[in-house]
Amino acid sequence: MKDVDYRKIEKAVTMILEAIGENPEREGLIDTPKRVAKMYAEVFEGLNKDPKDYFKTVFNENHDEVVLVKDIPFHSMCEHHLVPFFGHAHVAYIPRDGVVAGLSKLARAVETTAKRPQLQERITSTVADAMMDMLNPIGVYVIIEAEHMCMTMRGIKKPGAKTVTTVARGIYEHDDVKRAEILSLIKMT
Ligand SMILES: Nc1nc2c(ncn2[C@@H]2O[C@H](COP(=O)(O)OP(=O)(O)OP(=O)(O)O)[C@@H](O)[C@H]2O)c(=O)[nH]1
Ligand SMILES: [Zn+2]
Repeated sequence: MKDVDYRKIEKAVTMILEAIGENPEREGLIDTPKRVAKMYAEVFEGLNKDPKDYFKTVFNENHDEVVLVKDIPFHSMCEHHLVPFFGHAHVAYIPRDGVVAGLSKLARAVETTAKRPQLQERITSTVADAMMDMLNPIGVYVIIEAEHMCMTMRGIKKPGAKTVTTVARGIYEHDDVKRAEILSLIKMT
């Protein structure tokens, strides 16, 4: 994967500042192109990573019921407007034959996948599919709730509106009871 071209971002940000009628030379803005380049390198660092890699190391533990990591906070950037969307992900799976992943890896997969120009639906399915491919579990259920700044600070302007996306794989695709179990576990404090 290509490294981030800091110089190109700096030039582009200078052009945007000029285009909106600002003076990129004034004191407050002089370092802004550099700062923005650094920020983009950070918020898009997931482009250089594959969430599947986090599931290369697995453990063997005799656990054949749900594992749920809930309330994982994340930030991403909507690919249509390049403004943030942010919220929480809940990632559940049922291991097959005792193949379990480190708990932090579920959160790492969300984090890495979010750090790209994204759609909420794609984060949800990418995390679910990475786990299906690498762990071959009985099922995976991923739920993401997020607020999109492109619906808050511009356009339709509906602050507080939440988007919820779910992706069910394996047993969760057709087992309403198992899905309901996850929903009730998420509600538990
Ligand atoms: N499905 C989906 N849509 C998103 C996501 N993030 C932003 N959007 C939407 O992307 C759409 C882009 O629509 P366009 O009509 O091309 O752009 P626009 O004129 O800026 O749209 P408005 O936001 O309605 O003003 C908007 O409806 C956004 O709400 C996302 O994660 N998933
Ligand atoms: Zn948007």
